[in-house]
Amino acid sequence: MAAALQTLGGGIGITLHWIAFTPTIEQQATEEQKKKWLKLAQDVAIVGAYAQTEMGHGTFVRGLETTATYDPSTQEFVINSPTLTSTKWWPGGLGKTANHATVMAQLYTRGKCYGPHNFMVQIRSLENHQPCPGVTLGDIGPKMESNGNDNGFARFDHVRIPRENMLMKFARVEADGTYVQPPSSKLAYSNMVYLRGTFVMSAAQALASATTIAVRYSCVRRQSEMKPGEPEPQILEYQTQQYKLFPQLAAAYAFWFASWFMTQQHGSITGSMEKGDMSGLAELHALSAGLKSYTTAVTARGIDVCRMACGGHGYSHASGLPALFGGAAALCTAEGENTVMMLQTARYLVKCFAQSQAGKRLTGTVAYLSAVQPSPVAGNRNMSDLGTLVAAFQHRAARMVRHAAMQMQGEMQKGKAREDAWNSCSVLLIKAAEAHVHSFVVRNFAETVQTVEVDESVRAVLTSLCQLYSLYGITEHAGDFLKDGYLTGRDIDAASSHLSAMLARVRPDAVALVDAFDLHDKILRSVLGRYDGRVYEHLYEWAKKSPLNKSEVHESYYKYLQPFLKSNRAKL
Ligand SMILES: CCCCCCCCCCC/C=C/C(=O)SCCNC(=O)CCNC(=O)[C@H](O)C(C)(C)COP(=O)(O)OP(=O)(O)OC[C@H]1O[C@@H](n2cnc3c(N)ncnc32)[C@H](O)[C@@H]1OP(=O)(O)O
Ligand SMILES: Cc1cc2nc3c(=O)[nH]c(=O)nc-3n(C[C@H](O)[C@H](O)[C@H](O)COP(=O)(O)OP(=O)(O)OC[C@H]3O[C@@H](n4cnc5c(N)ncnc54)[C@H](O)[C@@H]3O)c2cc1C
Repeated sequence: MAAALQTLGGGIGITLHWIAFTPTIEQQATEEQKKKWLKLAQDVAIVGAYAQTEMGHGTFVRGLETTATYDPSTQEFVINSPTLTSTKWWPGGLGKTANHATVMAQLYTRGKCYGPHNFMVQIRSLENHQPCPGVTLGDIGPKMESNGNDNGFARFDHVRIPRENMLMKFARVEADGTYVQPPSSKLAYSNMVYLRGTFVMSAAQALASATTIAVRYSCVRRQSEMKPGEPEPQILEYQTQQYKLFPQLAAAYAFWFASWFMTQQHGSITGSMEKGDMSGLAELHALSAGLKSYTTAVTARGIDVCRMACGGHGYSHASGLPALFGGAAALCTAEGENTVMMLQTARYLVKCFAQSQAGKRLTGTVAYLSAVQPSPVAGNRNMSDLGTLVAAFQHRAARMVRHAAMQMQGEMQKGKAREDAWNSCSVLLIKAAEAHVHSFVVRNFAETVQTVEVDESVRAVLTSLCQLYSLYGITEHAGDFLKDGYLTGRDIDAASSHLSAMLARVRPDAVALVDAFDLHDKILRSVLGRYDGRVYEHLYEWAKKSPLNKSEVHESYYKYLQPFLKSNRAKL
């Protein structure tokens, strides 16, 4: 799916049909509803959009204004957009491509509102693609990237749909209008949890693409003299270039492994939920929200680092990097804005911390919160040992979660309402949640490399990469590790010198490490990142195809420049 997203350059009109509309049917429809719609969707006999966000509300789903009011006399729901701000806004494919949409709307039955639920709504005729009666549709206009996708708007004027069009796997409305509660009110959000998980893979793939481009190009590009009179070296020989690129390369691997974990965790927890066990839902939500936020943010920054590492050519669309950046920027906002998602993870961590304080033994990805000792014992640590590095990340995260939670408690003890205390500690909370996710990614990376069985040398190079990733994280966030004396200045110095050693160690394997991502030129779509390395010939060919080069003298010359020059010359 991630590859598909990227191949399509951030999506076309049908992307959301595959990544959101069809999975929503899979996850939220009853077996009977699946029989009706799933095959149609899978065979693309209908094309769907996922219509949740409105002009006025994206983040705050409970604030959505579109209504679905049940009319028992006809056994129909009436879908309505009561205000301008209730206009559905942003859904991919909604503008021009889709003829169906799953519409998130406030469910009203027997005069009571039961919150947001999903409804299947036909929006265009299957005969002539005209909007259905009462439906107004359009495209929202050009965006930073993803312009192949018709992100759209939709308004509903009392559009009637059969009762059976409410996706009723979890919550139900009976024919007489009785509302039947789902096992958890958050199950209506399950498709978002799934999509956030897939964004982790998309982030990994985007960062893998950017590093493939930048590392390959850095072997083709030669610049300056390392020593006077010597041939110009490949720019990848410069330590600063390695310091820019290798942490991004390592992060791409780390995120790839994190996405494997996420996929496996999603499968196992949703499997348990199918059997009625909802106990894993909170952790699944916290992990997917935090990982989505962390990996997409690091990826967007990392792609820009890769762009700058390619000098001027990186700024050209020929490099493929601007498009990758635009795609990653979308991932930071879509499917839950990153700050908001990280705060969801923080919310879970604060709860877990309180449980741990009350003597509960924590399990899963938060188990370390109760295992880590608050008072550190300083000492000369072996900063090249992966176990030491993982423990340092866990200590940092546990300390920051404790600090944020205690700070909040302190504010409440001073009389602040919980919500106000939350808001005034939210920067601390975000940082703590980021540290938690970072620590998870490091641990998962370390555990994954230990399972490599193919080849001793592959395990060795991945271990170096994992060390590099961890050491880079420690040196970048040194203050967090030093704050309570868990690491000393000497440890940080040792981490820096091991990091330098790792840059040199990874250098000979750098090209193999990016080739291993196996990203075909057709997927990369980058002149700089070509597998055959023939960058300059193709850069020239690419430029020749610029629309401005279609004619030798551009029409703007006759229209503007010629008369302008003529009048200037006349003045002389
Ligand atoms: C390079 C690659 C190229 C890619 C190109 C780009 C492709 C782009 C594709 C884009 C596709 C995008 C699609 C979309 O964007 S669809 C719309 C997505 N919208 C969102 O994600 C909305 C985000 N908002 C929310 O999810 C919720 O409103 C929010 C979680 C923020 C708050 O929800 P709510 O107000 O109901 O909840 P509370 O804060 O009050 O919390 C109540 C408890 O419920 C828990 N909770 C919340 N959400 C979930 C969930 N999903 N699952 C389980 N539990 C959940 C929450 O933690 C609270 O728990 P506690 O009370 O126990 O603390
Ligand atoms: C490329 C793209 C594709 C999309 N595709 C779809 C789609 O297919 N279907 C669909 O339904 N939607 C889609 N969306 C919409 C997307 O899901 C929302 O834009 C996203 O969830 C963010 O919501 P918002 O726009 O309301 O941001 P806002 O919530 O308005 O965010 C603005 C700022 O407010 C802050 N903020 C908001 N709430 C809080 C809070 N509680 N605490 C702290 N800070 C807060 C945010 O951190 C952010 O800094 C898409 C968006 C994009 C960019």
